[in-house]
Amino acid sequence: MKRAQRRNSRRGRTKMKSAPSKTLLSEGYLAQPQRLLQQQQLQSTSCSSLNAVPSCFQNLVASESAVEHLPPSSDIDMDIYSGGVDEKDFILSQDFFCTPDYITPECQNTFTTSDNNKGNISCPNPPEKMKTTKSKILKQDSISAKSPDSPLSDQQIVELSKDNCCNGESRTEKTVATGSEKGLNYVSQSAVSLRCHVMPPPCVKNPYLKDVLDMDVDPFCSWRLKCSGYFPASIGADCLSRYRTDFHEIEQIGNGNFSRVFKVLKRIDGCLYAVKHITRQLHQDTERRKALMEVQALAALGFHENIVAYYSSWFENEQLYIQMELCDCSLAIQKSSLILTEGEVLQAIHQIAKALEFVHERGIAHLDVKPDNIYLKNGVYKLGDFGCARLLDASLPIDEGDARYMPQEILNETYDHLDKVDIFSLGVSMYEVLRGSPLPDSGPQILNLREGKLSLLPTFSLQLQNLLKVMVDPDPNRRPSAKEIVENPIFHRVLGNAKSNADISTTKFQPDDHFGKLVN
Ligand SMILES: Nc1ncnc2c1ncn2[C@@H]1O[C@H](COP(=O)(O)OP(=O)(O)OP(=O)(O)O)[C@@H](O)[C@H]1O
Ligand SMILES: [Mg+2]
Repeated sequence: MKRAQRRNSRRGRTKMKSAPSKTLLSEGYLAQPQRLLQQQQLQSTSCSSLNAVPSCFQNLVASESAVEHLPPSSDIDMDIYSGGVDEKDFILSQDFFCTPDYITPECQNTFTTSDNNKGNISCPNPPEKMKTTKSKILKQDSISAKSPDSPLSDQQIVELSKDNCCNGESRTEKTVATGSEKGLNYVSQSAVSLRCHVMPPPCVKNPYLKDVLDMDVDPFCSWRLKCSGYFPASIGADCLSRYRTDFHEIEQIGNGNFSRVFKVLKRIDGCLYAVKHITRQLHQDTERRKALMEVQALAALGFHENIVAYYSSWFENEQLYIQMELCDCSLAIQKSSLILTEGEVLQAIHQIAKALEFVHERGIAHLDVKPDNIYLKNGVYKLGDFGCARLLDASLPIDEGDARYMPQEILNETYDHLDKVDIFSLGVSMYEVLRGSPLPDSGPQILNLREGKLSLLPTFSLQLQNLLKVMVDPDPNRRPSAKEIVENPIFHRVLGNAKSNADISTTKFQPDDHFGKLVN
């Protein structure tokens, strides 16, 4: 019933547009169901399986005492097929009355002979005109929806629907053109366009989920071919902006290379969120797929306290929107005046290491850890911006993040230890936060960092600096894993462990050029 109501309202909008449709409402629209109902009533005396005529159908016909002022049925059909009535309106009328149609496979058998056969009762042959109408409907069904008897495979259905949706014009032209076949292969333009609105795009496999890893996932090549046209390029081009409809924009809170991030109020739940608007035009499916990898990674990961939560995403005017948890600020040195104490930096390392442990356990590497992508919300540190996240096995094309935070092996395109890339980046990030001034884009400081050399920061404990030093070791094998970092006793201090405090007080510092070494 809901489906019928939806269709009716959609149809209602269509009908209001043109004057000729009014005539149709009293003639074409009503004549056909009336005759179908009469036919049903006739058949119901001998054919039990046809007793269940859709009630909406009956109500509509009964409520419109259309019988008296209807022209003879032959005239109506003549009108319809002679072109006196717009073909598109005729097709739409099928939908209006819940008759079997091209988008409603589950209803399509209401009047089919297969239903008759089910009951093993021979029904009277329908009148000639009915047959014509029915064969037209059935042909449309066979073109666009899979009936239980359909010889088409699921694959064929998808292919066919793709063709109809994406190359609707040419296909429609072809099928309509062949005069004698008109009744057989006919699919009107409006039917195709309506179908495009009704049919949701096919589901996409998420490459970050383990259960699809054994499949041949190749999002930049074969997928593009298989799924060409899957993602509507411009939902929202009809002026209905989901962003504007669902959210009230409060202010811009950030921007990236190809993105702007807004603080928004979601109208329906009254909560604040961050919406990232990727401003790069995503004309091609390949580009859309690549942009989608960020949300696929977030969705595959699921919730973790130390990861910026992901809520939803959508395309609008060829651009991607991502609705996320709103954070207070990022740790970007240039952007904030935030000065962290050693205890806070330890908290940040511990919490982001927990996020990385969670991410790595799920076979994913972030590959763009940097202060800009570490957020603070109510005293909790959160890892965000998964735009570069890839599978640990490097089976997805790598897009390395900010070069200042990248270890040498990534620049050499060696991708054997992608989890350790994140550890290096976290080490450099926290070193930058501790020293309180932004790292240069290049130069000797950056080269030293890639060689694992950190200049001493006298005001901070050697334990912390030693931890950072080992995290940026040029040999990825010697860097600790995220799990090892989380379990490091140094964090007992910030977690309130007295024993660890005692350990710290007994440590001694032995200076060298770049970094102190702890000796007992
Ligand atoms: N969830 C959020 N809450 C608060 N601010 C955010 C949030 N997400 C992003 N921002 C702000 O927007 C900025 C840009 O966001 P983000 O890093 O996701 O974009 P980007 O295009 O990937 O940028 P880049 O390529 O420079 O990393 C961030 O630096 C931050 O200031
Ligand atoms: Mg970012």
